[in-house]
Amino acid sequence: MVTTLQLTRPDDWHLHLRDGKILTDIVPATGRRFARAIIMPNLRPPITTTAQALAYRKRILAAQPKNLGFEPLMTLYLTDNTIPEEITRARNSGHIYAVKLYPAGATTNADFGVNHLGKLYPVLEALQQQQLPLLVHGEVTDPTVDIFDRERVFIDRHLSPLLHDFPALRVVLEHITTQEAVEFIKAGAHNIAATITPHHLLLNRNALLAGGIQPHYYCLPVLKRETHRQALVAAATSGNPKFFLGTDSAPHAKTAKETACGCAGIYNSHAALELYAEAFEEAGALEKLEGFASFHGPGFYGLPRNQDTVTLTKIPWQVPDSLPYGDDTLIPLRGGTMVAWRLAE
Ligand SMILES: NC(=O)N[C@@H](CC(=O)O)C(=O)O
Ligand SMILES: [Zn+2]
Ligand SMILES: [Zn+2]
Repeated sequence: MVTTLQLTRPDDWHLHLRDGKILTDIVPATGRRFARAIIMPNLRPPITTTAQALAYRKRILAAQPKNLGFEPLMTLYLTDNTIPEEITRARNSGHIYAVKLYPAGATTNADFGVNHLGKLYPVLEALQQQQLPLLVHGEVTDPTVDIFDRERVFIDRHLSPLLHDFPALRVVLEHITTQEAVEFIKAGAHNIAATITPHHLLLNRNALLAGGIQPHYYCLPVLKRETHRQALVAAATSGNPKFFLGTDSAPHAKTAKETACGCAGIYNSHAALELYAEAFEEAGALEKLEGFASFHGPGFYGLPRNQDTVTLTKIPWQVPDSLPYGDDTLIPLRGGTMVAWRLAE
């Protein structure tokens, strides 16, 4: 039995850090595990300009303990008003690695997102030309579409036509949750990839809905049925470089989750790599973890692999019931229960 795992240091290709004084509560957990992370721009107000992204980057850097060396890779939030010149500015800044598409209203802080993708074709043209990846929250917002079908319908209605019109656009379908998404990515060209979260590898919708409603398991896209989870595990552990690690760690205060209308988002940065190791071990594929966590993402983004390593040991530890979050608290994934793998400090 494998009890120690040494991996090239991984990166997190989908992360929410929020802003303000809570940054010092949130950034260190990621920095201890990951060298770099793609920082999602869905703040209030959203990060829509290069200037805003560069200022946000400085606030993140200032929130990490000395010598951690964590590097935030910034993104811009697409709106109906984004102009192609902003894409050029972003590319030239040297610190912006992608642009994020939120269909308006699809998820947390997506109200400023895109209403008419058709009107953004000049911007998409610029992205394609400059080979700046488009990161996609792939769910339709059509209220007549069942929430469990919103990813599948988005692929058919929006993503397929988009890739038809922009065949060389680099696209990451973020936090995929369905067998259909897995099939779509596998069938696509080399410029199409997907991130997969630890919670979608470990949990199905029973965690959210069976035996009482469990708001800390509520995220978007919502957890799906077991067959979809199995398809995600198969994709993540397949060695296919189109699938890579993106935690979608998305902290919300306990009070914003435990309420009549709870926010979408699961916080997992405190144990992210350890939880992926559990999922890969359960699938009998620990030897595939390093590719998924440390090689495929840099390969897609055209960045070098990290030089140093991290070590996980099979020593169970108990996740705290809650964590500090500014003046509030945060309920971490697995709070109060055990995680099988431990990060060696
Ligand atoms: N995943 C989520 O449920 N929530 C994310 C937004 C997102 O990634 O869709 C958040 O910012 O809280
Ligand atoms: Zn999303
Ligand atoms: Zn996210």
